[in-house]
Amino acid sequence: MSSTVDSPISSSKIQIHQLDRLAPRSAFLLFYAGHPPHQTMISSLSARHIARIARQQPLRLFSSQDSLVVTNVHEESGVAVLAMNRPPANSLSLELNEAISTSLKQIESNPKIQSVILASSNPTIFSAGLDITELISPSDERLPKFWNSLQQVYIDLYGSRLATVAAIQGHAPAAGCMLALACDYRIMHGGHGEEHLPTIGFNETQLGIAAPPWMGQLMVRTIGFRPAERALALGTLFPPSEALNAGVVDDVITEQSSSESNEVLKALLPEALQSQTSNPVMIKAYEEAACYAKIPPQARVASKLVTRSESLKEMQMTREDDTQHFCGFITHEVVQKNLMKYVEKMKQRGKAKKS
Ligand SMILES: CCCCC/C=C\C/C=C\CC/C=C/CC(=O)SCCNC(=O)CCNC(=O)[C@H](O)C(C)(C)COP(=O)(O)OP(=O)(O)OC[C@H]1O[C@@H](n2cnc3c(N)ncnc32)[C@H](O)[C@@H]1OP(=O)(O)O
Repeated sequence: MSSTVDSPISSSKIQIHQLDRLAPRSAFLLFYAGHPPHQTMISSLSARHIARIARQQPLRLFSSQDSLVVTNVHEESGVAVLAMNRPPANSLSLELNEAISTSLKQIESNPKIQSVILASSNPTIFSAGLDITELISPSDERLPKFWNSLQQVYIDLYGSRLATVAAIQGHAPAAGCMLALACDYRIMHGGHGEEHLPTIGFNETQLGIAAPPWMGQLMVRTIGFRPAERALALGTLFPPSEALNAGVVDDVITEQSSSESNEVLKALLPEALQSQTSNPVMIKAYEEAACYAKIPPQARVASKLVTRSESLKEMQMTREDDTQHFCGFITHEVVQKNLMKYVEKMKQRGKAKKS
């Protein structure tokens, strides 16, 4: 069971001592604002070391091109970026889940930051959902740990004290869609012509599995009972305009635009995302995030509590059962066969694309 903070929405700032418990051996590169104008870089620190240093001086920025996530903060606007960076598809492994949770906590620990943009360093895939290879012939030890790490990402994102904006540049199926739905605002790219439309939704039933109750309920809360019931049963993946009509996303953007936000984005985006500074989705995501950052935080967080605290409590109460159901379901012989067939198809498609 993860020992990270259960429902961070209730605390306006994570306590530094909690960093000790986040990732016992995190290999984040820590950039430290202690010696301006140059930042000191300390690599491969344990979380305990990070916490010790952080007690002495405020944590400013941490990032690594090799990390599973890349992050950056722009204190002037109160906006941060957390981008998934696990090629080829940002599929969610145990380690990526843990990296998302840890980085989110670290961003939350900076009191100058009020909003975070959840993004992807892959311009055509936001996240392909769970790493399906985690589900095939899993070990008894890793599978519950893996599921716990996904539950924790949901809790951390859905209950974050930060305003969370999803910059959905590309595909977001299944748990990729969950990440977006757990944010406060979603902006999706309209795609590059009819041939290359990204899609978003819970497609689990098409894989012969069902979205777990807390994931399914997230869709119900987002688009309403009847549309969600149908989308969940059919495993609907919505292209951008349909996602907008159904309310799965809040905005769809296609047009290239130049804006005064470009300059801020150059400062805000980590190196791996510098090619996205004039990307219309990123520009809009920054503008939306900056808008949220101007709202008095206590009032904003209190209003989030109104809509989210009940489902977060429910999640806490049912978490163990959910893990047991998941492990029992996934290790079932028939489900294993279906998953293997699905992965085989995925690989064949990949090969066909490459040849
Ligand atoms: C009452 C009791 C109830 C109890 C219920 C309890 C629990 C419920 C049980 C289970 C719930 C399980 C929940 C699951 C949620 C999930 O997230 S399942 C994962 C679903 N994801 C998918 O189906 C996506 C599959 N991928 C795609 O469709 C496409 O890859 C894409 C994302 C649309 C991108 O397409 P594109 O053409 O651009 O790229 P490629 O297809 O060529 O992919 C590139 C590369 O990436 C590999 N890959 C893609 N997706 C995944 C993945 N999900 N996992 C692992 N690897 C992935 C792909 O194989 C390619 O690899 P390469 O060929 O080696 O380059």
